[in-house]
Amino acid sequence: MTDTSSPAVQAPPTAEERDRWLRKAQTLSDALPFMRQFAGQTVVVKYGGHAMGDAALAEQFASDIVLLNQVGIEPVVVHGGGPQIKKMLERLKIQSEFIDGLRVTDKATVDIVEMVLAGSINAEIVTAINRAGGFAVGLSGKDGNLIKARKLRRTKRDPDSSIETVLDLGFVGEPTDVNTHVLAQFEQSDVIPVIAPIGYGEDGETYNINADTAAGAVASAMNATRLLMLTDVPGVLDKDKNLIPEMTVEQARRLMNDGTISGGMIPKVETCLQAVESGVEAAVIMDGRVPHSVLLELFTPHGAGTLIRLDKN
Ligand SMILES: Nc1ncnc2c1ncn2[C@@H]1O[C@H](COP(=O)(O)OP(=O)(O)O)[C@@H](O)[C@H]1O
Ligand SMILES: CC(=O)N[C@@H](CCC(=O)OP(=O)(O)O)C(=O)O
Repeated sequence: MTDTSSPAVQAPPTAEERDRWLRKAQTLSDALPFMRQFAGQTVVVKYGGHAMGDAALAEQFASDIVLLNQVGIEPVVVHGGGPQIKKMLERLKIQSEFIDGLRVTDKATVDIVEMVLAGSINAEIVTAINRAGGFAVGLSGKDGNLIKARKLRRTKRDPDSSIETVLDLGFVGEPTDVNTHVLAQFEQSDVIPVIAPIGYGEDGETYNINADTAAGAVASAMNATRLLMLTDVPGVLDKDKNLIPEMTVEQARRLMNDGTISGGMIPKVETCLQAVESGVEAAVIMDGRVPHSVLLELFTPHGAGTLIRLDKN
């Protein structure tokens, strides 16, 4: 049947609107070489608890992850949730202390950590990605034997006596094996894995793994092209608090030795170093609170944050 209704009368675009659309089209076109560079490659994105705070940003993050998948990249999300765990432990009046940036985790704490990470936060991220048009699947490191872990052994040396003491962090785990077979099922598909940093032990223990460490282990095992660490600072800052856009493994070691890199940044940088030393092309520490930071990093020539690679060539 012929459509006899009159066509909707549309006002022609103003010069300003046309300019805006042209700029958008140009941005897309400029991104093409980067999309081609990363197509078919695995990009592991560590989504830190501090980077998750804001609802609008969380929506943008989810839609950026869907976009990566849409242009043929294989995104794998590994998330944290430190601030959210803190809140729940406070509500339950369970004390928690940190040693070297790691939460000392007794049995009661590991149950809460698992509930918060593999339960609520994981489901929130999966829902956000699916609402943005993707197909996310939530996994804990226990699913499909994804992350095997053992008790982390930490020692502390007394600077005066040089005596070394073993620190007991309880159920804090270090990954010993990542089952790539499980993640390989999602490659070349539209399914996006979202992983909570919980490990399983040989004897059925549950381990609390620092999310940076878990993301690094996944990136290395998957031979990822990029490991993106989303945090709440612009990247690694120098002594004058200026952002260091790029550094080699050697430079990073120097900055850790001279104290420029300290606190929570140490395990983050160490994870990046381990990742690039085990074959990940580059790792980036960047501000997850900047809108579309993942797209800026991957699809623009200037990137975002601090890029760490083996050497500058
Ligand atoms: N050189 C440095 N550049 C940037 N941040 C640094 C540096 N040295 C120490 N930091 C600290 O590291 C923190 C990031 O680590 P952390 O709080 O553990 O992040 P997340 O919770 O996202 O894993 C920053 O907020 C900052 O206080
Ligand atoms: C052992 C250890 O410290 N585990 C972390 C796991 C969550 C995490 O790392 O979250 P962020 O990335 O948001 O900091 C914790 O219990 O807080």
